[in-house]
Amino acid sequence: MYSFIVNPNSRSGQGRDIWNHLRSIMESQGISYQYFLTEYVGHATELAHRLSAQGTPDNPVTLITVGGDGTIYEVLTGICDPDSVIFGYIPTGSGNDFCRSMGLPMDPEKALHSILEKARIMSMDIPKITLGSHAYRFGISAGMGYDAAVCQEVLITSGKKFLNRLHMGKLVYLMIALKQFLFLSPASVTVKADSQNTRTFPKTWFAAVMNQKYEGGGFKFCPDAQPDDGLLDVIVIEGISKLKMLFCLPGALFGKHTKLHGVHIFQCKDVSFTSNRPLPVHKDGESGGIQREFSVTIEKKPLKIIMPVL
Ligand SMILES: Nc1ncnc2c1ncn2[C@@H]1O[C@H](COP(=O)(O)OP(=O)(O)OP(=O)(O)O)[C@@H](O)[C@H]1O
Repeated sequence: MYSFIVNPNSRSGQGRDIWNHLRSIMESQGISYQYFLTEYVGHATELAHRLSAQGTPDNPVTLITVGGDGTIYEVLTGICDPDSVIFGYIPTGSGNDFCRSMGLPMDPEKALHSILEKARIMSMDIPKITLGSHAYRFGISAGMGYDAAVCQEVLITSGKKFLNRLHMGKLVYLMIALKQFLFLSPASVTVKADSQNTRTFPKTWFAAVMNQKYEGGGFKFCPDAQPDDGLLDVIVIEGISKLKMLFCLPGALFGKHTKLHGVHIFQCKDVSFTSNRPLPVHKDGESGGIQREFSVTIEKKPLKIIMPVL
């Protein structure tokens, strides 16, 4: 039996129509499934908690997330024991960095067929971010500074819904990214990796911890990131002028920024960031508030995820 957690609000409400279409396919094939529509922020976490508690390592629950990257983050955070779950994902969001990085089908119908086929299972590291007294899991990335400021403004903008309807959702990101860029000022960020190597970057534009290659709707910030290597990939962009940043970012769409002056990329097993002033923080594109510090580790147990045929 498949258990689906569906965010009908994803892609500005188109998630509901996509889900209804997928349901009709499963009905026609006599597939046994149950589904739960999320009704509010944080609901996917509660549902994942309840459903995953019904699985065991010998008899895991097949838990399928239907939504955007933010719904993945909520579901991962709710899972009780990763050993008791087999995770599947059908994209109905607008960013789709998880699919892009993992090599999953972008088309929801193809993703459903791939899940029903269950051709291959792979293990994925689950990073965990600690913000104050709370911890959350994420699938793609968490960050502080410019990328988080863009995510936070996109979340509250009304234009996203309208442009998503016109299939121009990316334009919102671009417009907000340009606006935030104009008002951006750097901060001093101290990064401590593997609890020992500490370095302060006095003029940081942003810092991100990546489990995947892509974030921000297609920026290949950490081209060497592998979701199953037991390592976090960290990128810090600092000490360059705004003009250089402007050239750096388009290059990052193709992963061609890594050798530029001011771009620091390294791998570690745990990392913490402390800024000299509060900065916006995100986890998988969802707001982590305005914070001076956060840390990330990797959960001991990986997640089993359904993959398409090689
Ligand atoms: N019924 C609902 N009404 C309003 N918000 C919801 C509902 N269900 C879930 N959410 C919220 O939607 C957000 C996640 O959206 P999601 O990332 O899945 O889609 P998206 O924003 O369209 O895609 P992407 O992140 O890929 O751009 C989360 O903040 C989640 O809590």
